[in-house]
Amino acid sequence: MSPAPLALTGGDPAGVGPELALKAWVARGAAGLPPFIAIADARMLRDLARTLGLDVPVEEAMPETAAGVFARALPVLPLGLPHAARPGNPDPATAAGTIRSIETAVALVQAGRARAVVTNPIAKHVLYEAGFLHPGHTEFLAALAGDPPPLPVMMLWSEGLAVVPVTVHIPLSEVPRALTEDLIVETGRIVARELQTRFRVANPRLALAGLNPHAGENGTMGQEDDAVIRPAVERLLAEGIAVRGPVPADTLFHARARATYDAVLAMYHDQALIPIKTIAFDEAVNVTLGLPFVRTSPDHGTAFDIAGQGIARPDSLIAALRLAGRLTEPGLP
Ligand SMILES: NC(=O)C1=CN([C@@H]2O[C@H](COP(=O)(O)OP(=O)(O)OC[C@H]3O[C@@H](n4cnc5c(N)ncnc54)[C@H](O)[C@@H]3O)[C@@H](O)[C@H]2O)C=CC1
Ligand SMILES: NCC(=O)COP(=O)(O)O
Repeated sequence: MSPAPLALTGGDPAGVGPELALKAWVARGAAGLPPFIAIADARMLRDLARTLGLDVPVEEAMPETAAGVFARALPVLPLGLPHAARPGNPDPATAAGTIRSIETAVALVQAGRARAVVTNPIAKHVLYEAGFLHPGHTEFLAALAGDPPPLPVMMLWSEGLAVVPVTVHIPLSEVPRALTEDLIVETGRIVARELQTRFRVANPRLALAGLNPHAGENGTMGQEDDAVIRPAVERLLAEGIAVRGPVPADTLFHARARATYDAVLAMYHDQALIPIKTIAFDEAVNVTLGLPFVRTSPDHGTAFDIAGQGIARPDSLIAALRLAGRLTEPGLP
């Protein structure tokens, strides 16, 4: 029987996702990618390939036939919903198809018909306009994973740096309230466990960034570092997890500092994502930890400003496909 493919979602059809799927297929041999099946609109992909001058045959397939098709054509599992838009012109009417694509990918993995979920970027605000109730993929995937949903943990990973925002898509003003000792401890446990089991880091070393300047400067520049982060560090240490912090965030990401840990737990979205996107924008991968299946994604968004122009770089999607393959190699949980 053919090996199960990776399930690649369509993402927002007005963004760069469809173009990246075509380019990743073109690069499949050179990049050593495992077979993947796009869950999308085959006609839209064919039209886009023609417009961009990409020599990509598109063939409708089922997960069971995808690996066989993959050598000669991009296998596509039809969505059965409208999922085409003018590049750069997002339309909430496509939201149902975008969501269906994600749901289908998860259902395929849960049924053992695909090995992992790889998502193309969605524009959150477009889905919100159509009534989508989850902040992003991360939380939606957790809801699809089980009831009650597991705590999903966002990790942005590259060869040289891995970062985890403990709080994610919330306004900065809400971060201090959302940042609890329990949330930090549970996030640290999941990161340490999955670095060990999935990423094969024998003894993962975590660094926890401080929230305030100078990690609070002994409580004179904010209370959270001493009142919330330090007790969380002590609890994780008591569980045998190699962790230190709160470390002042401004000196945590230079080259020598990066050699001292395997992942940083950052306290809010941009504290985590600015350093990794600065260092590794084209290579970094967004991985969701804490789920009963593997999900990866490019680190970037829909890039509406360049969609349809043929200039989007597929590197991060290729890295996401490669990492999903690696994290689902036989023998891993
Ligand atoms: N995993 C996901 O689904 C993600 C979705 N988003 C969504 O994307 C939308 C747009 O977000 P932005 O902040 O504008 O970030 P963005 O990553 O879409 O774009 C930022 C800049 O990077 C460039 N860029 C992005 N990907 C590129 C690629 N593959 N090749 C060349 N250049 C590229 C864009 O042209 C733009 O100048 C938002 O609605 C956000 O919700 C953002 C991040 C991740
Ligand atoms: N900024 C990262 C991001 O937006 C990814 O979110 P998600 O859709 O993977 O939850």
